[in-house]
Amino acid sequence: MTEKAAGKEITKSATARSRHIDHQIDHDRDEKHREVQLLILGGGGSGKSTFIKQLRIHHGDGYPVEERKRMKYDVYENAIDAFHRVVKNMKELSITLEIVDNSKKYETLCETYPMQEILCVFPNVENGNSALRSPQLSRSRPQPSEIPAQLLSIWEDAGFQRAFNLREKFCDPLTEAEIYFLEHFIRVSNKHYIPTVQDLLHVRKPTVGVQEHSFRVQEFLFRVIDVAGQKSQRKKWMHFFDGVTAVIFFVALSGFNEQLEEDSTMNKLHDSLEIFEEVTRNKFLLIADFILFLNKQDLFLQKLENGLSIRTAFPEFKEKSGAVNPDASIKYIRNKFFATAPQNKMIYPHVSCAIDIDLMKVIIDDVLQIIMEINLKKAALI
Ligand SMILES: Nc1nc2c(ncn2[C@@H]2O[C@H](COP(=O)(O)OP(=O)(O)OP(=O)(O)O)[C@@H](O)[C@H]2O)c(=O)[nH]1
Ligand SMILES: [Mg+2]
Repeated sequence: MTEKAAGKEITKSATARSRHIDHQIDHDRDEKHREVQLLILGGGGSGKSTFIKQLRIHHGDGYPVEERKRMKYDVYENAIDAFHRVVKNMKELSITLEIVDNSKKYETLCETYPMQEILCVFPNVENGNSALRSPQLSRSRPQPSEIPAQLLSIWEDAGFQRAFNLREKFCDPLTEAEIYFLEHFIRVSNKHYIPTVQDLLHVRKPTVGVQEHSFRVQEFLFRVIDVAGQKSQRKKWMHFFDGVTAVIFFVALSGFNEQLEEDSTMNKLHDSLEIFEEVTRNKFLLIADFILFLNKQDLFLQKLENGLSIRTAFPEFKEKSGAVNPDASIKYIRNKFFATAPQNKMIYPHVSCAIDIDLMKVIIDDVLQIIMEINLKKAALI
């Protein structure tokens, strides 16, 4: 090859290499533009993790049966907590179990199987692999296989039922998950029980630390960060502010007459407003748009139907013509949130019930569409 021809060859391959690099850069940029970072914030128990479960139902693996089987321990934990809480409240309401044998059963269960141990033996009920076989345990304890049946007879006891029906009066109230799993205890206590997707949506298991989940929707990759909402955990949130496309902020509408679990002097809605103000004004989230989920609409409507009013949290709120009006009440709360954010902040509100699969499908499709548009808009600015 002549020197000239060799020079031409080198130039050709350099051009090809440069083209390849350009393609790679374009490809990487496109990938980056199709990667969406979502941060889910909000107070403890407002519904953040339940929203992630819905994403998994509609855009993930939908919880295959093996996964649901594993998650039944969370159900048992909620159910057993519920038994303990009802019995504790029964004492304060001076209600006793009507069948003497049931009182004895419950005492023996509590004495011989402290909470954590009941959880350990429950899983073994199905395969008969009894924890009782370990030598250090007393022979007088009921067999693990008997525990669900024993709890079932306590659940069916007229005294327990009377107390359960008076749960509105409990000093230490049952959580929504506890009510749900007691109401479904006949099914839950069956030895062949496998949680349904609806059961999983009802489980209450506070998030510990921060969890990241990924979902592919069309050509977009959503990286979703779920945080723990309790006060003591909130300092960790800011480590995830950088590079966020949008924040999804959860508020439990039904919290208008509830106090924080971790601070009984703080109203849940007031607390949500304070956090919302802080995060919408945080300098690392200045360009992040916000999607506001006014969640637990079902519980909120139930409370209003029972004659409660958001005036508990906002005494200045005036009910038109004196009657409780759900739409006006939700609008008032929504406007409170709008008013605490900076004026130029984009906020997309949604009223939701995170345990409702069909409703959440529609809302999630809508929200993801908004987020993809936000992402493309931001990408165009870079
Ligand atoms: N009835 C009803 N229950 C809901 C709704 N959203 C969530 N829940 C229930 O509320 C409880 C708490 O929900 P989570 O999603 O765990 O709350 P979270 O915001 O992740 O809470 P932390 O992890 O503690 O910050 C669970 O038992 C859910 O089933 C809703 O819209 N309606
Ligand atoms: Mg959570």
